[in-house]
Amino acid sequence: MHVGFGNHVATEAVAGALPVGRNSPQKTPFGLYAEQLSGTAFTAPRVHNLRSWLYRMHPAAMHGAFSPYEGGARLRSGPFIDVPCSPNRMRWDPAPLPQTACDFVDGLITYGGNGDVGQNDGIAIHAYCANRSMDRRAFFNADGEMLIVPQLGAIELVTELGRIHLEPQQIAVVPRGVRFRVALEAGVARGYVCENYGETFRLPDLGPIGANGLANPRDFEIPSAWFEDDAKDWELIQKFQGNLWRTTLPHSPFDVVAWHGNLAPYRYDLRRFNTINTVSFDHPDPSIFTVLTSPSSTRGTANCDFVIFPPRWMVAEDTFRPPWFHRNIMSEFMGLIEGVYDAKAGGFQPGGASLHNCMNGHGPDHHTYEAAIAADLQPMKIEDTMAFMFESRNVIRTTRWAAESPTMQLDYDDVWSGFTKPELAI
Ligand SMILES: O=C(O)Cc1cc(O)ccc1O
Ligand SMILES: [Fe+2]
Repeated sequence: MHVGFGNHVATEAVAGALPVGRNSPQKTPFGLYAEQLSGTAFTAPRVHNLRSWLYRMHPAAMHGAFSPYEGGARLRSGPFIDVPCSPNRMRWDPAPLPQTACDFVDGLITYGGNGDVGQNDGIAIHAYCANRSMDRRAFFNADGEMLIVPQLGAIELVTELGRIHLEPQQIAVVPRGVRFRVALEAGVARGYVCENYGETFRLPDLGPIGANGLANPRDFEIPSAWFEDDAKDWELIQKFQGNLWRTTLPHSPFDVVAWHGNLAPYRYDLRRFNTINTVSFDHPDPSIFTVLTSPSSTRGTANCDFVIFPPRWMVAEDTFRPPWFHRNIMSEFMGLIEGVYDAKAGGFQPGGASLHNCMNGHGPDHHTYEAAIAADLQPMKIEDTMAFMFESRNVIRTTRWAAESPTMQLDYDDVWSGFTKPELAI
């Protein structure tokens, strides 16, 4: 395990497997195949350039043609034009756990997204619901990186660059193109995925906060090289321009003996987030809770911000402490990993989701509002909770599944009903 967001790592599972002093010597150690994996254009500015060199037992190029893969029936990609885009606020009960055998790839269900896989812009938001490990099956996503947010059940991400144990309250990002499989560590696994077609996630600038705070770079963990040497048949599935394709390999794709570079999967434990908030008054904008951001071409306006609502002290004086009523040009998809979210007294459940799109009013539900304006404002700690938001500059357009799912709460608007008119003394 190595630490540090975006760090350049050098790691070998067998001593001496990494070439010294060059990337591609004429004769590599042990005759391993040297291969570059580029996550940005060769010519991207150095500060953004992402690439790793892999030393493996078979070149990744050694495979037959891909043919269409029939599974993944509920996986969708941008442009999202399945159904007319509704302005309505939406909320869903937890995504249904599978009734039949289903692994991570087949268990991806798309809520919606924006942008276009073909334009390297936008996001897709999925749930994953699985009850079995990917068995001699690996997956890679040519359309974007995948931010994985487990909600139920620990999993292991076995990737070309090493293995990552991942449990609820932790997140991982698997870069575009990296082959991986998901092994379940419990009988069932559920979580959320933000598939990012746009610029890769990075740490937000801190501005006046200073050099430290929010998600600290040191807390991002990168796996060490790990490989397996087997000669069994493996199915390799890729997502390419919105569709799944499959081929067969006569060996494990996890045969990278050593690698170095700065393009790698990484893990972050949300419990390490250094939460910054008001110690005076007013509820700050939730951007103060940004863990990772994928910038867009408009400065300061994210293709996607990944924001969390972790346990924290509430001390604001003379303040309506929960999230306020608001309308936002950005669109907000929320999920709940654990506990209760402070804007919603009920109905928003762990494993569930909500969507508040561009300019559509939302905020505290009626019960939360009444409780907050009556509260005795002692310092109090919000505990045992972890909600998150994928916030995007473009409208998050739902899929047909999301729009028609029985998990959709058809009475969601009612949480904002019954607010009485103040009597003005005039
Ligand atoms: O809508 C939401 O619940 C997310 C949110 C939280 C917050 O603290 C302020 C604004 C906001 O959009
Ligand atoms: Fe909001």
